[in-house]
Amino acid sequence: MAAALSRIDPPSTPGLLALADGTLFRGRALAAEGRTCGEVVFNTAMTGYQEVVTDPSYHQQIVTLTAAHVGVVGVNPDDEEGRGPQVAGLVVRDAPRMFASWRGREDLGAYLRRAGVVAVADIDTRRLTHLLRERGAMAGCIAAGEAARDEAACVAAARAFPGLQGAALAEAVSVPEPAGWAAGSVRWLDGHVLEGRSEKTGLEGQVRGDMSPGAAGHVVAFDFGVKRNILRLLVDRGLRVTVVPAATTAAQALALRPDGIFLSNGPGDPEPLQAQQAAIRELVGSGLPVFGICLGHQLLCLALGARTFKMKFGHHGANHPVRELATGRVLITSQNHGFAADPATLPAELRVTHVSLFDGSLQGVELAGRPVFSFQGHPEASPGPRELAGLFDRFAREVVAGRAARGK
Ligand SMILES: NC(=O)CC[C@H](N)C(=O)O
Repeated sequence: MAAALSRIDPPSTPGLLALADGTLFRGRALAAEGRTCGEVVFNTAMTGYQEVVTDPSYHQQIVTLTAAHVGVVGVNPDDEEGRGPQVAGLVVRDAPRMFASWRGREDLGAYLRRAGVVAVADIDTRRLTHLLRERGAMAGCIAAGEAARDEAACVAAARAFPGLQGAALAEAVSVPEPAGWAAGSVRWLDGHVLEGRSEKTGLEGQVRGDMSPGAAGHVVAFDFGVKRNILRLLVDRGLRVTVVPAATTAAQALALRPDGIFLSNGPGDPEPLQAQQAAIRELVGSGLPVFGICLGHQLLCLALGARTFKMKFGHHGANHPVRELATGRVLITSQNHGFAADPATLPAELRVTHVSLFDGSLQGVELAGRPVFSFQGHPEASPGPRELAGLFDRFAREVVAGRAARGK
């Protein structure tokens, strides 16, 4: 037994995280050997490491998880949010050498190694998180195996990483061609729904999962690095979904005859994505319902004249309280962003709908009198609570209402 385990995870292989400020964290290699750079951020979610490592928004980011044990349930085919791992690297405290779950199919380290992702375990992630909180998200270099022995080269590599400010990354993680997406929420053998159902909204039987597939209307979803659970939740609401590349123009999107436009999450800085902002401006002008999440929210704000800025260390977790201004309700949300729209720059017609109770930053907007709205956090969860899933219901309702108004 011991021999087999040490073959999977040789304890002697060194791992290193070098930060651009010269701080070194030494540990052991958990996955692929080699060296990768990225922006180092921390995520405080206590569950859902597979969803985190497969979220395309983490492209070019090295993620450290504050959860102390990572890998306990292995990885499985249902919890993929992108096409395999998307993080530039993973840093954890304790990676158990065995996993246990009836859903688990593969060991996390083996899964990351197969994808060539460098990961380091046995790191003091509490110290690392404190440091990032004080100094802000920082460029870093993660190394495993021989590469981890040359610490000076790793620090130099970290310093050479240009950072995410000004980085246009959406096209690098987008689909190459338009493609239909038909899968709804995963149902386990006992009929339990893994994700998807929100609070009761009065929509049951109208635009929910019990509606025949696609009957609620057709949504063109811009893939800036879309998380699969977003697409599943759209399908659950009776929407037919066509995922389109990040470079799609408004004319190309409208040629698909959509009843609604979805703007996805994604990596990097929203500001340089000028073509996307132009397309969004035109699509908003078309009168169709538009719903944006995270990067999609930031792009909608930019398209309508607001500015965005880089946050100190961003929001990455699954327990962030947000106030819904219309009702005063506090909702616990999933978050993953390092940029934010500046509320002081919003045009008058873009109204604030949600505000972070951690730091007062902008969390949601809607365009006055129009079926256009967006959210900075992650109503699709994965991982995290589903208290904002009603936004998907709202979008589906707008799509259905828009079709009725157009006599479709
Ligand atoms: N999850 C996302 O869409 C992130 C958006 C953007 N890349 C940010 O970091 O703010």
